[in-house]
This record gives sequence, structure tokens and C-alpha cells, in this order.
Amino acid sequence: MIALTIAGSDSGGGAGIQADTKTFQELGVFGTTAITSLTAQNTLGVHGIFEVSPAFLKQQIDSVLADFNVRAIKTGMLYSAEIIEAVADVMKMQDIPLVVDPVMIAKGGEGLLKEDAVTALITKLLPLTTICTPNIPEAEVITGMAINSESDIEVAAKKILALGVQYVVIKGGHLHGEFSVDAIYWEDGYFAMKTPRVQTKDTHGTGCTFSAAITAHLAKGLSVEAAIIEAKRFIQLAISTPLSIGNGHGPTNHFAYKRAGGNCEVAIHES
Ligand SMILES: Nc1ncnc2c1ncn2[C@@H]1O[C@H](COP(=O)(O)OP(=O)(O)OP(=O)(O)O)[C@@H](O)[C@H]1O
Ligand SMILES: Cc1ncc(CO)c(N)n1
Repeated sequence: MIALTIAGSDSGGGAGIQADTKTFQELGVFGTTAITSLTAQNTLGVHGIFEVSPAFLKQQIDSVLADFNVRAIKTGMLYSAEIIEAVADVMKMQDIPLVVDPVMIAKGGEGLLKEDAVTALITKLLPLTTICTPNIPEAEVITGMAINSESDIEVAAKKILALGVQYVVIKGGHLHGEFSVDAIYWEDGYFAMKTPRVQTKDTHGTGCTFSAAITAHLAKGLSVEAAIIEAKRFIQLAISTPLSIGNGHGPTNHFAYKRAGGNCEVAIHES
């Protein structure tokens, strides 16, 4: 089983390409990569960004796809409209499931997607997307609406589906309350996944890790719904098993799921 991640490098190892390949490896999937940008980053913040040219990004993707039987692809930090267009150009020639984590802002507040790239994301990439995994602020940017309630989440999810996305997972990590709830919508279905919210500041790379786990499970042949639920187990165990490294927002524990044998309760609500 082979998966490809198209994302930025996090020198701190907790997010981006590094989180993705660690997650793939833990789930028994061979990880390949196409790097959109290099960040000089640690748990305290993003200190610099070095862009890769769209042509060289495309060369990386083409090299991987020409040689490997890639079963699922994910995107993370794409940074610019030109990079998004390069990814879309390749993806429209493929029939491989695509998970788009619409990364916009790092936990420390630094921009990981230029403002003028949002239109390209919406018009070029989302129509090619199998599963899109926005957090609440990202869903607000994509839809242009404020999200303050469960009914707002439903309206936003339907707007995102109308852009051509097959499944949308609106992640509740940024909300408050006893549980961390993610809502999944598709054309004719819905469910929510609920796990206890962990009181921790070590949430660097949660979104990358979650979307990489979805991608790995798709590559292994799980259905979309089963892949999303299994990924929730992966991220819940990764957040709730402390590593306690770094001085800021520390990384999650990518070893935890395998060590726990994937044993983690996720409550599913279908109405
Ligand atoms: N404190 C927490 N306790 C339990 N689950 C959490 C917590 N924070 C986030 N999650 C879960 O982690 C996953 C990623 O959600 P989150 O909203 O943090 O993504 P994100 O903001 O895109 O992350 P990133 O920092 O990588 O950008 C979701 O399944 C969410 O419910
Ligand atoms: C490279 C990279 N991608 C994504 C994120 C979001 O967590 C980050 N902080 N850094």
C-alpha cells in the first residue's frame, strides 16, 4: 500500500510532511512525498518559509506517480495559488482518492496559505476533492460565513459540498466543551464523531496527522467512512498520550495508536 503527501516540511517534525510520513509508517503504508515548501519551524512557531517552484513540485509528483501504484493522495500546506494550480493540473488527470486538508494558519498564527490563494483552492482543487477536512476557521474562510452553532456547521458543510467536495469533515478541535466533535457530511448522509477533549497545549500538527491517517486507511482499502473513524482513533490516542517535547505547542504522539493496538472508543451519532 502506497500513499502520497503533497505538503510543506516542518523542521520541528510534528506537522506537515513529517507528521504525514510518520502516520503512514505507523499504519503500515509506504509514504511518498512531494514538498511544496520548507518551513523553519519548531513548537514555538514558524520562523521562515522557503517556497519550492510549482514546476519542481510537479516534477516531484510526476516522478512518484510514474513509478508507484499510489492508492491515496493528501494535500497539506500548499501556500500559493500557483502551487494549487500545479496540484490541480495533475489531479484532474488522475482517478486516485484525494484528501485535502485546507491548511491556512499555524497554531502560532503564522499564515501557511497566501490570502490570494483561497480562490484557487476553492475553484481549482475542491472540485477534485474526495474528502476535505477544514477546522472551523478554515470552513469560515471557504464559505465566507461565521460558524457559531451546530446548525451553522451544517449550513457550512453543505456549502462546501456544493463546491464539488464529496465528503467534508468539519473538525471541532477549535471549539470548547467536554468533547471534541467532528461532523461528517456527504450528499445524502451525515454522522458525528465524539471523543473526550484532552486538556493539553500539545496539539501541533493535529490536523495533518488526522488527514494523513484518513489517507493511509484509504490506501489500505477502507471505505471513506471507516477511514475517517479509524483516523479519529489515531488522533485521539496521539493527543491523549503525552510526549511532552518542545517548549511551545508540542507535537502529538504518532507512536500511540500502534502501541495501543488502535484501541480507542469513538462515539458515533447519526442524527
Ligand atoms: N484537545 C483535543 N482533544 C481531543 N481531540 C482534539 C483536540 N484538539 C483537536 N482534536 C481533534 O484533532 C483533529 C484535528 O482537529 P483540529 O481542529 O485541531 O485541526 P487543525 O486545527 O486543522 O490542526 P493543525 O494544528 O494541524 O492545523 C480533530 O479530530 C479534532 O477533533
Ligand atoms: C508545514 C506545516 N504544515 C501544516 C501545519 C499546520 O499544522 C504546520 N504548522 N506546518
